[in-house]
Amino acid sequence: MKVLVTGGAGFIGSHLVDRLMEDGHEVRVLDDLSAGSLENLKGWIDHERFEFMHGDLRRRDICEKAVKGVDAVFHLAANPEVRIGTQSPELLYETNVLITYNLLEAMRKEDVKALAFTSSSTVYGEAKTIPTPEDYGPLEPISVYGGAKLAAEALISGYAHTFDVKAVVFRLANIIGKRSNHGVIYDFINKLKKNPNRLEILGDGTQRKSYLHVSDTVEAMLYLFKEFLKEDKIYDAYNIGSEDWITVKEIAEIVSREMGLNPEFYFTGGVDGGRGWKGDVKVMLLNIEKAKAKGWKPKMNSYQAVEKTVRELLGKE
Ligand SMILES: O=c1ccn([C@@H]2O[C@H](COP(=O)(O)OP(=O)(O)O[C@H]3O[C@H](CO)[C@H](O)[C@H](O)[C@H]3O)[C@@H](O)[C@H]2O)c(=O)[nH]1
Repeated sequence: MKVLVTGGAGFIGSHLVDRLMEDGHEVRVLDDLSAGSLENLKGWIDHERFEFMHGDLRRRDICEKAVKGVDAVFHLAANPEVRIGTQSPELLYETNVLITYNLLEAMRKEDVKALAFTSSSTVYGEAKTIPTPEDYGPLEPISVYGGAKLAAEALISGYAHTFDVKAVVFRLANIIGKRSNHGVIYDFINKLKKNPNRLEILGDGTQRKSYLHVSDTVEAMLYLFKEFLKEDKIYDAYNIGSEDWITVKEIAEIVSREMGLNPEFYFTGGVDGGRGWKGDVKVMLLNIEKAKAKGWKPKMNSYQAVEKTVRELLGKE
């Protein structure tokens, strides 16, 4: 299969590229390198089945060039920062909604008929049902980021049904692992490198979410995409996460321990009842029964994934 991976130089994207290349596919990456890096793809740059395109999906001509001749698109390009919603809603709209529209238009023109999209647990907002299944509703995101992901999902569903594109949406929990360059673990490590005696924790530390290692994530995406292609359905959505959760305070304890430190924890208190920032969902756990019924399940739980990620980011493994 010839595959386009948007955002393929980024954290999750580059791990997906690794697997696609190892499985013998032809892979084209489109990435603007705003957050991703060629370093993440260094094993593949000169490979005959690999092609890198440097470009911004906000440009329609670039999207059209990128989708030319591919059988399927994995759309991972996005700005993943929930916390910038208050300062930069337009950026989140452009880098999640507009680029998805551009990509769908390009796929329509070039007659590309299969799409996988990385959406987010944040589309559920403050769900009343925990763990939250895919058919939970009404969906009421509480961040601009979550709203943008939901808007992108909706566009994809509309295009899928109108133009016969087989499209599957993956609603991801908090994905962590090697090459991640944002998020709570990355932040804590950097804060402790600057000041080993004191760790600032945004919010009240009780934010409790499900974390999944990137290796489990990529495996789920590839497996479920393959299963989805075999089915008659034109559009589907899957939650991908682990079956337990962990608090931010517990993450702080793991990071401190792995760094051999015993810092004083300083809780900022945050906003709106202990959130790290406006729009931060305090409690998130996805129901993954649908993916499990297809034959996928995570190898690591949240605690194991956090521990492994800390070690990976510290260069210990
Ligand atoms: O210095 C920090 C950084 C983060 N946090 C807390 O740690 C939790 C996790 O924050 P991250 O920035 O790691 O992740 P988010 O939950 O905001 O979002 C992540 O997971 C989402 C899906 O669940 C989206 O996919 C999104 O792109 C991805 O960044 C939050 O509750 C936040 O308040 C702190 O307490 N201190």
